[in-house]
Amino acid sequence: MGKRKAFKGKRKGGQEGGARAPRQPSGGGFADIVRDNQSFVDYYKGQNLLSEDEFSTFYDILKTPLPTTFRITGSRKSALDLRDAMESKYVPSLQGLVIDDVSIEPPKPLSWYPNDLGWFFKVSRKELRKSEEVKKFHQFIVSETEVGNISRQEAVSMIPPLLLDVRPHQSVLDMCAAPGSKTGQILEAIHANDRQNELPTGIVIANDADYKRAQMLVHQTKRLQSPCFLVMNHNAQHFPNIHVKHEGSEEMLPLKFDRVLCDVPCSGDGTFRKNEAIWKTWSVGDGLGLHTMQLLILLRGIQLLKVGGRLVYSTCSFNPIENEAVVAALLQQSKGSVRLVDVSENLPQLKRRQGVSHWRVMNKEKEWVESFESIPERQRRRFSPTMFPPSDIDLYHMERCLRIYPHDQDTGGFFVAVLEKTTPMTHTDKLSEALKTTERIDTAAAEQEDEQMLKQLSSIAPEDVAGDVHVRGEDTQDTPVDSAATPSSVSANEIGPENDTAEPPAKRHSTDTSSAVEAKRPRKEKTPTVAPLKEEPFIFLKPENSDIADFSNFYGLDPKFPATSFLVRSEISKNRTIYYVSEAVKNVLSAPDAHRLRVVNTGIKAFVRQENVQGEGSPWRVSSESLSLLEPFMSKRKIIIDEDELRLVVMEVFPKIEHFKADRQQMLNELVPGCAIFEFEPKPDSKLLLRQKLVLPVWKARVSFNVLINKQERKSLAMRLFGELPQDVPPNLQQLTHRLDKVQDGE
Ligand SMILES: C[S@@+](CC[C@H](N)C(=O)[O-])C[C@H]1O[C@@H](n2cnc3c(N)ncnc32)[C@H](O)[C@@H]1O
Repeated sequence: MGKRKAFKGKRKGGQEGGARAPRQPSGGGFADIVRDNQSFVDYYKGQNLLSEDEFSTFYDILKTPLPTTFRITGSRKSALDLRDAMESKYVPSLQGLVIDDVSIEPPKPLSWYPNDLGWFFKVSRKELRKSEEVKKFHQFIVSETEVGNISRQEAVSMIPPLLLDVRPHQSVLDMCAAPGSKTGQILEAIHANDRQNELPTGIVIANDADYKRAQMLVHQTKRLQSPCFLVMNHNAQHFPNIHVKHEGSEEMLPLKFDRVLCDVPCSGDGTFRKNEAIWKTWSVGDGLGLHTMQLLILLRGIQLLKVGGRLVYSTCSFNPIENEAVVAALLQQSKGSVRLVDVSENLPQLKRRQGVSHWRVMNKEKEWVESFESIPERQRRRFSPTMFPPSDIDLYHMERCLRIYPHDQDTGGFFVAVLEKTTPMTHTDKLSEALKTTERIDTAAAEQEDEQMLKQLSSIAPEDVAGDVHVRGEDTQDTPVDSAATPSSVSANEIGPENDTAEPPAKRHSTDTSSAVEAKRPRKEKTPTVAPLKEEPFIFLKPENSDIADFSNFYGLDPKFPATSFLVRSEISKNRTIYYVSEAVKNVLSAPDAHRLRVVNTGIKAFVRQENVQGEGSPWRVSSESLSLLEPFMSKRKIIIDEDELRLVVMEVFPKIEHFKADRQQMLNELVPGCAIFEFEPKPDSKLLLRQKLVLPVWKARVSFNVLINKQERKSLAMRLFGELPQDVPPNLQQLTHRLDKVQDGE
């Protein structure tokens, strides 16, 4: 697992539920930079989004640092266990704490986040150093963050996935997903009702145009261990059609999604409190330069949405050009097939303002432009008519959009629109609908017509506003978009779904470049290509494969478990690691157009081969990544242990068999050396903060065991269950715990 970002305390600046008088921060990690930008003030005052008085409250709070917020992540049961540990152990220890005459507010759940899984904590570094209790809590948060049970995430960034309303077993596309905190929430929703002996059927595709950032998605979601997850690397506005079989038909039709998230690249002026650099760089050109790309991404998202499906469009910008203008243009294009959903009853504790129906466009010379028609012909290429409020805007219920202002509940700024496709809008929608009747439509022609729709839109895009566009790369960690990180292979410029014919672009526009990063530095035309990704291939094993037979026999794997979904990633180091993917992911990887897909990662490690396993043992170690999924289907090599033995296994290094209960010793001695599974079921009266069955992979040697979880996970488990740190692995044995083939009782 990749190392996660450390949890750091931030300085004070208000509290959830209402803004305090802002203070100019000094030190404490909030660098001294000039927090003022006259262009920003002129632009937003001129937009009349807030009254004069309110504007100064809004502007003042933007100058203060953001409180720390985090989310308890992971499977539903383990997240609730961790929440309970926090509420019963740590929060009480921080009650009534006073440091240097200032009372410290204990961490508390965000009032609007369901099941108290979103949290808010305000403590400065100085306070952290001065209090043992705060330090202890901090250590707990750090270790849980390292193993991925806690994820630092800005409060406002948690909103879009909640309003996306993902249900288990749905198909979801997250179009601009990296670094992936929202993807994490989506995956949790997909697995919310997972039951033993049932394989999950949903699918989540997380996509990002930046290859390196797409890889961040793999780390961010690793903890969730989902076989339903694919990471892809495409320009969202060109996201390819994937042809799969649809229910009730043998025809291969483009995959459509129940849910689509378009958390688009934006100017990020809602993140002033966190990304201080924006104070210096913000300019009116930012929103203008991004508008068309945002609209193209949204339109492609709507094309890929099922009829009856839901799409959430979001930005962390206050700018109507990036927000309402994009949504209104889409609604106009949709000719009544798409509507804004009224979510005013959802998340009732969340303070939000309505979207606006009136806004203005300012040019780079800081003059207000009344209408597209009023722009002299020679300057029009800098603008798009879609930047202006359409004449029929009152039809669209723009008030249903959500504007989140920082001074309402001490957060960053955000914009969210929830859209629903109510009737077929695109030609490919009509294809799917035709399946329900005897009508037949030409698939290729329908797809071309959808492409045409995107091309038409891009042809009205402005040409040269993007020269100095500043793009918000992401909104959950502090790493800026690294322009050098965009691989040259991410270079598809053609408008419409990607294809492998090098078709010339309809027209070269600086704003519809292949990624936001490129929007910063528009380049001359280049040949559009969809370069293949240098990733290892995905090779499905045949069900009769001898390795599958070996581990199936060793662990007593239920024949109902789909042996067709095991795959390997390399033909050279063949079958060193065997992965597992869900049926829905397998359908995507087996699609006729799979060769065009830039799949960065998919599948969970199921079995890993250990060398030098002798005798009757199997070389196949079950991976902790897939253990909770596979275990219910296994009938052999499972040993139930009690609470004392769990303590022994978690706290000690290489616990000896002779230290287990007498009746267990015989069972353990009879077990053929190799991988096995310890199971612990908490009793109803157990004092342990554990609701669910715990399954641990172990390696059985001659006279002892070794738990096959990494150091951080062992530490987090020990702290959570027993409130103590586990025994350290002695330096001379550290290597051994990683080299199972050499482990002989730690000798
Ligand atoms: C606002 S961030 C997404 C944050 C993410 N949803 C999360 O919650 O962690 C926007 C992302 O869009 C990516 N991006 C920029 N241009 C893109 C494009 N044309 N298609 C797809 N992704 C793009 C950027 O690399 C960046 O990671």
